[in-house]
Amino acid sequence: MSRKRLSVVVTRRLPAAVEHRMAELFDVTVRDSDAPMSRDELIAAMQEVDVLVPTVNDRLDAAVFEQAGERLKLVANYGAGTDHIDVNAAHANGIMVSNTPGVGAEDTADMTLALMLSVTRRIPEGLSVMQTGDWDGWSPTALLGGKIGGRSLGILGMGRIGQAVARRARAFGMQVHYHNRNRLRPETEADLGAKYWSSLNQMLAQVDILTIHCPHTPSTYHIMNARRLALMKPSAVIVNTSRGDVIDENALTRMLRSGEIAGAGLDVYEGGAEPNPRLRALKNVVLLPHMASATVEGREEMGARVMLNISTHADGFRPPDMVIPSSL
Ligand SMILES: NC(=O)c1ccc[n+]([C@@H]2O[C@H](COP(=O)([O-])OP(=O)(O)OC[C@H]3O[C@@H](n4cnc5c(N)ncnc54)[C@H](O)[C@@H]3O)[C@@H](O)[C@H]2O)c1
Ligand SMILES: O=C(O)[C@H](O)CO
Repeated sequence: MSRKRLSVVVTRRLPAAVEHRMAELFDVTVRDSDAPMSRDELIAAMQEVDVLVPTVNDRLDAAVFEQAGERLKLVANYGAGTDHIDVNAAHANGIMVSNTPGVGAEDTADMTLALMLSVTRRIPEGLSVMQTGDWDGWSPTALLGGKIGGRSLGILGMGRIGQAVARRARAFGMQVHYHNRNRLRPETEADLGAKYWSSLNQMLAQVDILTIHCPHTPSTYHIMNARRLALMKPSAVIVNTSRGDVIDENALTRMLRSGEIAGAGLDVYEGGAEPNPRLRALKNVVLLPHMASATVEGREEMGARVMLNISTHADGFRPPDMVIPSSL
């Protein structure tokens, strides 16, 4: 029996290899733009199709789902994080949501270490000196950073990415601490050489570097608020490659300016938007444009997972990466 050919709308351009394969499998329309859809375009796209493939830039809230057409049964997100999608509202309207968990974990962990090293070893300042031609040759006192070997790393959110970061941190000789909603199995903890803290506040006071890998949910919104930031050592560095909303960005900016926090390496910003302009002006921060999982291989693999989720749905089964609504 031949499988029903589903109609699929992709909200913006994907890597060519992914678009090509999608066109072989589905009746696909890829919006011919690399800018996110407007709200009206999004609602219009959701009227006529079986499957929508959005990205982190598309805000799919309850009002949008209420206007979706009868045919729409799957939102197959191109990405791991789903905080831009009201999964409960999708479910209430009979629409499943899937994502691409784990695909970008190793790449995101690599970039997390890159941010850690960039801040502690002052790589952007070194780059800048070379670009401006201001280098006067090797000096015993120039551009001295801090070691990461021997330092303690706190991981907030010890899932796929947190664990990939822990493995790398151990190889760099760091002591790994973590706080997670659930404690890991003892054998996993032993493999990672990671010390569990049931109290996030207590862990924060101990660590030299904090890296955040929990998702953005109602319970993690501003989990690093001013009060928690103040528990950290003034010499501490914060790295965030999860979602910007887990940190109170204004409080962080203020404390980076006052020296209450020594430095930050950020890939993501509050509301998924541009960083606070005062953050850009600081020397002790390294800011990246949400590129922690941006590898050619990773993006193609994300596409393959999206297609697997859609194909499994087309065959009448639940997509393997279905996101379970918290309302269930
Ligand atoms: N910057 C990027 O390009 C990029 C790439 C991939 C993922 N991400 C982000 O990283 C996030 C994490 O990805 P992952 O694959 O590791 O997810 P995951 O689900 O494997 O791990 C998340 C962990 O956070 C824990 N957690 C949830 N709520 C918590 C809380 N309140 N307190 C403590 N721990 C809590 C969970 O128990 C889980 O262990 C994604 O949700 C996404 O937003 C960003
Ligand atoms: O969550 C992810 O996979 C990336 O941040 C892109 O959405």
